[in-house]
Amino acid sequence: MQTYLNIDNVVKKFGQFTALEKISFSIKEGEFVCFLGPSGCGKTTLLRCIAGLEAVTSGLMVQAGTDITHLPPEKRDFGIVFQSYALFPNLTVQDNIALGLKNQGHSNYDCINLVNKWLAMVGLTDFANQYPNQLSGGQQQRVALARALALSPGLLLLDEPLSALDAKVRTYLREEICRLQKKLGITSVMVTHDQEEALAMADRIVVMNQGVIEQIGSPQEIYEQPATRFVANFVGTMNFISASIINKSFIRIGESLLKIPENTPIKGIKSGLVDLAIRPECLYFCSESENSISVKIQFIEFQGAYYQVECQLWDELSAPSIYVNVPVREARKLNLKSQQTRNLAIDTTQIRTYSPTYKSKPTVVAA
Ligand SMILES: Nc1ncnc2c1ncn2[C@@H]1O[C@H](COP(=O)(O)OP(=O)(O)OP(=O)(O)O)[C@@H](O)[C@H]1O
Repeated sequence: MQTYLNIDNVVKKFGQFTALEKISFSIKEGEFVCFLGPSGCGKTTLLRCIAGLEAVTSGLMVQAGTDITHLPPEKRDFGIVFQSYALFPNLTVQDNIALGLKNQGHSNYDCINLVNKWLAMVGLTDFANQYPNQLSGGQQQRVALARALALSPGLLLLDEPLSALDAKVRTYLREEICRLQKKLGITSVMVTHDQEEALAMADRIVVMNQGVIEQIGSPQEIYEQPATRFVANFVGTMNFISASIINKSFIRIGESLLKIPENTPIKGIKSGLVDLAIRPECLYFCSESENSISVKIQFIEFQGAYYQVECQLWDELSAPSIYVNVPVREARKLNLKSQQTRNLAIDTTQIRTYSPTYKSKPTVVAA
């Protein structure tokens, strides 16, 4: 696949404040890329720079071989969908979609055909004559999507398009957007602060923090091989457990000595104190004899498909909590109870290590 959009050393300053610091990456034709990060990390600013709604301070942006860095928005080739739908309230659904087509110079006949085609694409044929305030939020966003796509842009920009919708509609619409995006093969960029959304929708995720890129990768790479401690903490739930590496074969957690197999991803650290990062689904309650650590169960929370069990190291009750996800069927067999002392095995092939620079509570994400 060819590169469609190239962002090279883009800097954006607002006065003395640097919102984007030397951002560089490229997007391939037909790719769906999500900008993911906490509030204020610069993801919307980056999207607005691509759209020409913000002027970059320095750097270069090339779209389909054309230098767009200093082009005004109307000279750029993109369609955009905003969180707030931004439909014209005084125009019907079909007129909202037709407006841009008329401005592009399409005949009335073409406009009617294109409007009908796009209404069918987003499943709103029966709503052509309704006004935006007669539609649900999800339906309004589908109109906004149809309006953006009807102009046949080379690039689709989505600025938190699902944030204003309730959970069920959000899940439905994210599948709709992915289906349409793949069907049309349109290169797309979506801004979101919702890591679940990014993991579910993106071909690649650009994780941002304080104006810089922390990691770019597929959802699996981001989740399974977080490049930095920030990514490990921000995406999904992650436990950070203090440990000391004794040698290539053993680590100590509290009073327990754990054998680690060869090729464990404990990279570059030969000995000393580390924080082991391990996902809640990579910890298992087991019998005492196994290679395990002893923990005390603090809370058990039902999450639908699994129980989230909050534990603490038995010999270090002041240490940060360790969260374990136990599938419901497994939990029934284990008969887990609060205040029990139990043994936890760690899938040592799934651990990563970070230097113990600070102690952080894992980010717990509701199911
Ligand atoms: N027009 C502006 N003038 C001054 N500062 C701005 C302006 N627009 C954005 N900023 C600042 O730039 C930083 C990045 O903002 P941006 O809106 O890109 O963040 P974000 O990651 O999209 O967050 P959110 O999800 O909250 O929108 C923030 O600190 C913000 O206050």
